Amino acid sequence: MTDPQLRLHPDKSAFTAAIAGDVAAIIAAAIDARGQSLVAFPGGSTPRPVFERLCDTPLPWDKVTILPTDERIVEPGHMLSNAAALSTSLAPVGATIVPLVTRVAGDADAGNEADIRVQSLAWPLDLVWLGMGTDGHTASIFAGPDLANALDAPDGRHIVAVRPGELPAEAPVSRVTLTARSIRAAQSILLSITGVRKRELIEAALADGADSPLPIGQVLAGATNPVTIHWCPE
Ligand SMILES: O=C1O[C@H](COP(=O)(O)O)[C@@H](O)[C@H](O)[C@H]1O
Repeated sequence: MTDPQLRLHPDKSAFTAAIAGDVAAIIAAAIDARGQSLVAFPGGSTPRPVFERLCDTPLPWDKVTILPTDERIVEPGHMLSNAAALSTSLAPVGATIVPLVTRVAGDADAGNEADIRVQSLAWPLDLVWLGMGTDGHTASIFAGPDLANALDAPDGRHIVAVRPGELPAEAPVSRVTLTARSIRAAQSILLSITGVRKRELIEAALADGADSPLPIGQVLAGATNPVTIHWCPE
């Protein structure tokens, strides 16, 4: 991995503004270069203020396609759905949101259906914007029974199903996720995290590199494109 840029912000406001600025600049550059942009945005609670900020950012949103980095296997519109959060925020300004899950299916079927749905997109991603859980998972690449499958999926397989080792209390369901290979293939990788615990985790993961026990460490260790990490206290 090229050395990641670690940007430490004093508060949530500066953090939100910096991420929104980076995301908008990457999208604008992609549209300038090839007339469109394909990006993946994270779920969870951390990115939501940035989504709101992006809505107020003047960009040709009709040329932007956004998929979630990962999805919980729930009905469309469910309160746990990452695509629903994206649709609420960014579909009204004109972005195209590609849901990964459109029905509740068994894990393997959900993974296969999501992968088929994204095959026609203009890969690689211009940007993958990741989050990280306090267990070190990123997207939905969890330390659990499907970790190796998500880390080692073959080239061209963009989405796989993942059963978390321990079901996360905030969203106790199986997931589908971008594979490590598709994340690393993105032109730019951005990670947004908050709080002392997550800062300690990412610093340990970066120090351990490919030997990290944490999924985030193993994913980033194989990255060759620029990685920027944004952090602020809670
Ligand atoms: O479950 C998930 O969690 C992570 C981290 O979420 P946060 O609320 O702690 O920021 C998120 O990046 C991922 O996309 C989501 O599905």
